[in-house]
Amino acid sequence: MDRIGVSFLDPLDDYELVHRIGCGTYGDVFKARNIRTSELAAIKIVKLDPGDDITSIQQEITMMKECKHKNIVAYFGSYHRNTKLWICMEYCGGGSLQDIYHVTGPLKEKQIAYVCRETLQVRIFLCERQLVAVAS
Ligand SMILES: Nc1ncnc2c1ncn2[C@@H]1O[C@H](COP(=O)(O)OP(=O)(O)OP(=O)(O)O)[C@@H](O)[C@H]1O
Repeated sequence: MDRIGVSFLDPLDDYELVHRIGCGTYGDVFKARNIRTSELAAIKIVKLDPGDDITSIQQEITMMKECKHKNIVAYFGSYHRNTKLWICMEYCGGGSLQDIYHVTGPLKEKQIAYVCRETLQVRIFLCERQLVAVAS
């Protein structure tokens, strides 16, 4: 964990948890607030047991750290404390496309075009990065 810049300090010195937002493959995600700056964050808390294979979670952290793009959730930092890994990132309060669909129904063609363009910008960014990695 040291290798990828994970802190061993207490995350609760930096963040207060607001409430649980959801859960994914690795654990629960909380809305949180940076105590010093008041900036909102989303924090994924992963329970680590001795002997767990942490390769894929390390890859997720490394990937987030490297991907700095306006359309990719920004990485704020990670903490490893008392068998839990806290991954802190930009909070996206607008909900998912599925959430929007449930509220407003199917997107209009112009809205779909917008989402496709923004998503493709990320795709191009990621492809370019891969090409740089291959060449160097
Ligand atoms: N940066 C974020 N801002 C706001 N909500 C988030 C953020 N990241 C995750 N969430 C919420 O937490 C839920 C779980 O996210 P998580 O990334 O753990 O899993 P997932 O992407 O849904 O699935 P998987 O773990 O299989 O990739 C999401 O469905 C979403 O509701």
